[in-house]
Amino acid sequence: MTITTVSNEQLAKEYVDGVFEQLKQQNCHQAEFLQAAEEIFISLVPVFAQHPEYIQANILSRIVEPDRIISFRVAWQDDNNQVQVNRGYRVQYSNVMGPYKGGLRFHPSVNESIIKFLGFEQIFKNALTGQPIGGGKGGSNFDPKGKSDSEIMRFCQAFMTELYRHIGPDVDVPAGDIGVGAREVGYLWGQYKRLTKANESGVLTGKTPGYGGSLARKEATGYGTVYFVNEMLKDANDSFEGKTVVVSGSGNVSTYAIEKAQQYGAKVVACSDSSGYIYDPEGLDLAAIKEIKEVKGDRISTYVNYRPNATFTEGCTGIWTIPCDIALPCATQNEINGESARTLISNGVKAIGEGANMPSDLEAINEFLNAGVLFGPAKAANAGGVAVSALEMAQDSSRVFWSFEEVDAKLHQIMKNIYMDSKAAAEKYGFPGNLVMGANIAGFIKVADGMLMEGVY
Ligand SMILES: NC(=O)c1ccc[n+]([C@@H]2O[C@H](COP(=O)([O-])OP(=O)(O)OC[C@H]3O[C@@H](n4cnc5c(N)ncnc54)[C@H](O)[C@@H]3O)[C@@H](O)[C@H]2O)c1
Repeated sequence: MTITTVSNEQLAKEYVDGVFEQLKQQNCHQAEFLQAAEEIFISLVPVFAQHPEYIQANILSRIVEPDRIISFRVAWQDDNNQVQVNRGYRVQYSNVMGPYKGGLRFHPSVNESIIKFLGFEQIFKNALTGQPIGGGKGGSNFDPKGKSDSEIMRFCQAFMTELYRHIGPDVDVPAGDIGVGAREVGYLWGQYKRLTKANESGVLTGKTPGYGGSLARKEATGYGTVYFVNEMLKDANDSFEGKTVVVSGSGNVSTYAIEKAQQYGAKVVACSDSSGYIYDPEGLDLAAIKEIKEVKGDRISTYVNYRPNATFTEGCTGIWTIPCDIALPCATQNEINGESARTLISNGVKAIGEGANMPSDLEAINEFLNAGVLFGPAKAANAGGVAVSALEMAQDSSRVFWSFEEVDAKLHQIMKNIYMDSKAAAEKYGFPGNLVMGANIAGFIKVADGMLMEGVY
């Protein structure tokens, strides 16, 4: 008689594979959600091998299924008195660590798959910050591009007219994301107050400072990404000083990643928007970019009017062919594929910091890790935005207002802690230097232990 012993690793792999198979069957049309789930699942096998109690409690099947998905009609009138209809979403994923927390995205590509991928990642990102916030995400397929200010206001009011009944400062706290900045948050907040009569400023974050908002929230994600990359570089006895940097996008995250990288002595030579990218070999003029994007709301191509030596090239992926030491993808999901990753590597890139959510696909991540490039995954590297949102909630609930320096110092410390926690988890589970594994594991364990404590539901 032969007795076969199944190792803990095998059992863990079978468990994770089984849950993923079921997930694929139930969500076969949700490519982005499955991609995000697969990246996290793979890194959790060593955790389940060491923690059979998580398998026993079927934590993975439970955590990957949102607490609830709310989807609703948003009808609004455009400037020509035509009635338009969009679809709104709020995915309340997990409130184990605190109220559901995550941004709202207004973009024509928004669908349930995109919101679920973002919401699922948000659970672990938020846990990594060490702040009391759970995971959620929302948005609409509304396209703000080309809309008047009045149309934006009417859309935001219509959106909140349904959303308000599902949120609250201790229940679910939305914020901005692509297409949703301080202006949109202001309109949403005004409508929430009209509907509820309550001045619950902690119900939304990303508000204007002085009106319930926090200083340094606007800068937080971009600055945080650079703080995180700086920790990776410091550990490798290196720094931003004198480095050539490429940043994709030219929105909220990109602008402040460029600002902090420049403050750290780097030369940032390129950035982009959805029409193409600019290359300025002498280093970007950030004041010009802020005027184009924050004041005029214009295309990045107009940058060449400010700087005659700069060039504009149509298309988004070409930006990764520009040789650089550090690349900060800060625009959108899947903007770096395997081919772009190989080009960056052959041009000598030393470090990647993901300011956007899931900007590198799985093939690209593996290329970077195999080539020994320092890789700061989104969940960890862009957690600064939501961390300062949690600080905004803290200020709102205690009716205090901290200085820019106070908030920035707390943000900096949080980013250092996330780096240390991710690094330590990667080492503990046998993957030293792999911050993808480390961030996923460190975030997951915090939530999984909370789930064990709360019992089955
Ligand atoms: N705002 C935050 O605090 C925050 C926090 C964490 C993560 N993120 C993530 O960062 C990314 C950017 O968010 P944001 O808040 O800066 O949004 P934003 O709307 O302010 O800016 C997005 C920018 O990306 C550009 N863009 C869109 N598609 C592009 C493409 N294919 N190629 C190049 N540029 C493209 C847009 O033109 C715009 O300049 C998103 O993935 C978002 O989920 C944002």
